[in-house]
Amino acid sequence: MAGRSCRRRALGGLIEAIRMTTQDDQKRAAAREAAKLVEPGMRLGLGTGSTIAHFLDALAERVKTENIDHACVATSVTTERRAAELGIKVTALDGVLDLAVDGADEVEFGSLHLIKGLGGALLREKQIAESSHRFVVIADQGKLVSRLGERSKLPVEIVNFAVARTLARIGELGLLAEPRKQANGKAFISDNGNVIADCVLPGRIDAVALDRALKSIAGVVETGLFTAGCDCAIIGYDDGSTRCFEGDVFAKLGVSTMIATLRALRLQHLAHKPLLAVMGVSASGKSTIGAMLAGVLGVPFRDGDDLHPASNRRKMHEGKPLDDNDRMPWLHRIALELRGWRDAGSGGVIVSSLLTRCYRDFVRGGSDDVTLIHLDGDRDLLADRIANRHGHFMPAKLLDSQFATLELPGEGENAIVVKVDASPIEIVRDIVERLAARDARS
Ligand SMILES: Nc1ncnc2c1ncn2[C@@H]1O[C@H](COP(=O)(O)OP(=O)(O)O)[C@@H](O)[C@H]1O
Ligand SMILES: O=C(O)[C@H](O)[C@@H](O)[C@H](O)[C@H](O)COP(=O)(O)O
Repeated sequence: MAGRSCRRRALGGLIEAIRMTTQDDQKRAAAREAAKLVEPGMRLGLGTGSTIAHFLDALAERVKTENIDHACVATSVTTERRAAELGIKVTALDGVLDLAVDGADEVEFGSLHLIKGLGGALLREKQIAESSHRFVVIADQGKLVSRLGERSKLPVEIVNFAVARTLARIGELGLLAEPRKQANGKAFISDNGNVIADCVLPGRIDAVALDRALKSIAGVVETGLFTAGCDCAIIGYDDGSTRCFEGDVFAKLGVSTMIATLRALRLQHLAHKPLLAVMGVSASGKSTIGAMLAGVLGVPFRDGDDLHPASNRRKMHEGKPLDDNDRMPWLHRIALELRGWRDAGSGGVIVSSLLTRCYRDFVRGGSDDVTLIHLDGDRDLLADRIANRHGHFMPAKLLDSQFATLELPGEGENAIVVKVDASPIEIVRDIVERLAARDARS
């Protein structure tokens, strides 16, 4: 009898070992895919967990074989130590990062909302995700869920003071919260000296609302709900393949958190959904500010560059400059987009350099209901932003030629001009206030 149960146990262990290996392979495959996104000179954010351990190995291999110049910020003491052992340079978080890569405990299908924090590193992980232009999640297929809370508890970081009271307040939201313990029974304390409450979620949740409700409780430091989405989630599958799940445009442009901050400010409501064309030279912030405006006003967003016909894209890809004849079908598409929004009454934000009056007249298509938002920046400031922008090649000479082409919006152009030396949040606030003031006057 004993022999048989022993064999069964051994067999169970073997099956488990095979399963673990498979899951580990999935993590490794996703990690190796993410390591390909690293480019020389990038400032990187490094997550925490066993999937990230594979990413660190793959990154170290690239750093060693390709001598890649890099600077990394770690989300935990564990990651920092491991990175140092592997010869990866780790520094403190200061300014923006180009790319952050992290694991997750759950990835919600469709929204790419995440639950994170089973390793206790959620606070720094969120800070680093928020500070990065691109946030890429890597995970095995077991992490993909149709609703958050399906498999995992929600970790919430709370201060190590009046813990019972904070847990009771969390309980009032319908969550069953328990302080995390280590294997030896002692309280688990995070790298930041806080307690982690693991919470059972009550069925389907509104992740954004729950995150906000939890953070309204004094004593809650941060939650493991990551609702800003991500640039993409790379998922490793049991057949050895990986698949990439792309995030929405706001996550891809890294503006979701700023939109959430602006929404929390409850800016003035506009009487009408506006039609906005955000214009300016390269790196003046058109994509960033345009997407934030669309997000905060709840109107559709379109990057004019995505509307180029295939023939133009081919030409640009070959490094040939577009002439005015090439540009006409493209401007026509922008005009069509604006007309569609006008007819639907949906409002909308389009971003395009629109440097000349003639181009702007074309896209308005004879209507006077398009408001131009001209992002006005000094050459040196923009040259500096271009130099710091990864993945965009734009020689300073081209910036000078754009300034030479630029015709400032003039008479009858219905333009709002904003200087771009403030933060994106301040700029968007200013624009919305000016739109609201104009609405009130009309
Ligand atoms: N107000 C701002 N302050 C600081 N950085 C900004 C601001 N607006 C944009 N950026 C950054 O400058 C770079 C260029 O912005 P982007 O929106 O891509 O410009 P454009 O679409 O006009 O080329 C990006 O790295 C972006 O994050
Ligand atoms: O420390 C944390 O809080 C964790 O990093 C967590 O957010 C992590 O991303 C997952 O636990 C994934 O872990 P695995 O990669 O080990 O599955």
